[in-house]
Amino acid sequence: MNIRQQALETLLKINYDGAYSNLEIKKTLSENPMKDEDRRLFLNLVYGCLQNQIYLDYIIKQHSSRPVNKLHKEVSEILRIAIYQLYFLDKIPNYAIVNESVNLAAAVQPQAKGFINGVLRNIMRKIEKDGKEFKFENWKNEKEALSVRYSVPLWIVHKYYETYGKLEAESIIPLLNEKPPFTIRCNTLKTSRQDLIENFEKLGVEAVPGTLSPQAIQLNNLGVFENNIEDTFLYKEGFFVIQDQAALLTVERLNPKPGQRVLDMCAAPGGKTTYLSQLMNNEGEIIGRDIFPNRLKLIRQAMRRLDCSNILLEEQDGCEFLARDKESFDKILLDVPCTGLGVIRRKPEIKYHGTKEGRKDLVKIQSTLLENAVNYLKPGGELLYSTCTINKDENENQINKLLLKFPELKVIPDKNDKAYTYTSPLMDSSDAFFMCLLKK
Ligand SMILES: C[S@@+](CC[C@H](N)C(=O)[O-])C[C@H]1O[C@@H](n2cnc3c(N)ncnc32)[C@H](O)[C@@H]1O
Repeated sequence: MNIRQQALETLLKINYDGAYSNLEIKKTLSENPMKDEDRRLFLNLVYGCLQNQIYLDYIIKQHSSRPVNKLHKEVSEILRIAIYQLYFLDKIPNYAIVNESVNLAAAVQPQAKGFINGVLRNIMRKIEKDGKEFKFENWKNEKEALSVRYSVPLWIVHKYYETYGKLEAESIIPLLNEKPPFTIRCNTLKTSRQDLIENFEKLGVEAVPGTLSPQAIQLNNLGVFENNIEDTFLYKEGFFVIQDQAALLTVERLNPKPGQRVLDMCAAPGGKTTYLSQLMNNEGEIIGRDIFPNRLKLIRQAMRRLDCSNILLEEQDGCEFLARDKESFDKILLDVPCTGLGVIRRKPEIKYHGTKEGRKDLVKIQSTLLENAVNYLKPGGELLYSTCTINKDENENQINKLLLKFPELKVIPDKNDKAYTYTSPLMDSSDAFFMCLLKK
């Protein structure tokens, strides 16, 4: 199978079978070893098409007699892959892109060859005439223009405006299609940030301290380690965890101390649980819970690799209250399942998946988890609530409801004196997280 067909198969699984891009891409790459250059093209096509899907469909709509949603799924994906290359890649000549696409159609949807050829030739002519620039000035509504150009559904554009305000939202939205930096957390149970930076430099990888967390490092130019950092001895020895800076901030905000009893209610895959353990220097007790046993296995593996010895794992639905744990924890981390609108850079399909109903259900689960967390907290204890979304219904609106129900709770403001902390790609390229610290 050639690279474009490989990309087509992967996109079909993500867009029509609900597969997660990161897992599906990993699976394809492990089952089909590729040369470096082919792997780069494959990744570029899959991520490029997902990131720009609304824009690509808008272009199809301008040049096709049939609407995109009436096209056969293979046909629309072949068109998206071709148009992505025509608009976003420079090295492949346009005629070669069209020929490759028609050949791909011949292999999977032969009756659509002529249609695909016709649409792509119309688009090529349009590019020759008008260029590839998106003309914002032709749009009356700035939110609609941003939605199409950066392929962010309009309802999500509205959420970014609501949460960050016009100026910041307009700066953040274009960044949602950028590749996030490769960020790691130094595991100080085994090494120091300075030593780790020097070790990476010996491997020829530029390592720069992150500016948001004292344990964060950004790795630039991974070079030969681009796709196999987990094979390095630095990883196998447990010197670091791959983790975004915003995730580190949540744990640092909770600030667990050695000797405390700490609960992590939604712990898998354990990035934050193991950081709790690191900050507690393995002293005290952490209970890490998750509803999915297969995901708990990931924490167990991480604990072994990182030398975290004070974590007890339990399979548990956090929506069910365990009476034996009432008011028994000093600190609780509640990093809930959420819509993930703050990590679109990593999982672009998040923009298109999900329903209103599904989002309402999530809000209910989060509320129940929050109420249980408060009841698990000792008087005087602290609860850190976090999400990787920018939807207020999952964030400050949840906290406001909780404060009405538990008037004994106090919000502890952050270092900027804000009750609610939002990170964003404008802060050292971090993910967009929400966090709020509450004291009982
Ligand atoms: C945002 S992720 C947690 C990420 C984790 N804190 C980390 O940093 O690695 C949310 C987790 O909640 C778990 N989860 C979903 N519903 C749950 C429930 N009712 N009770 C407990 N865990 C749940 C999911 O399996 C998922 O692992």
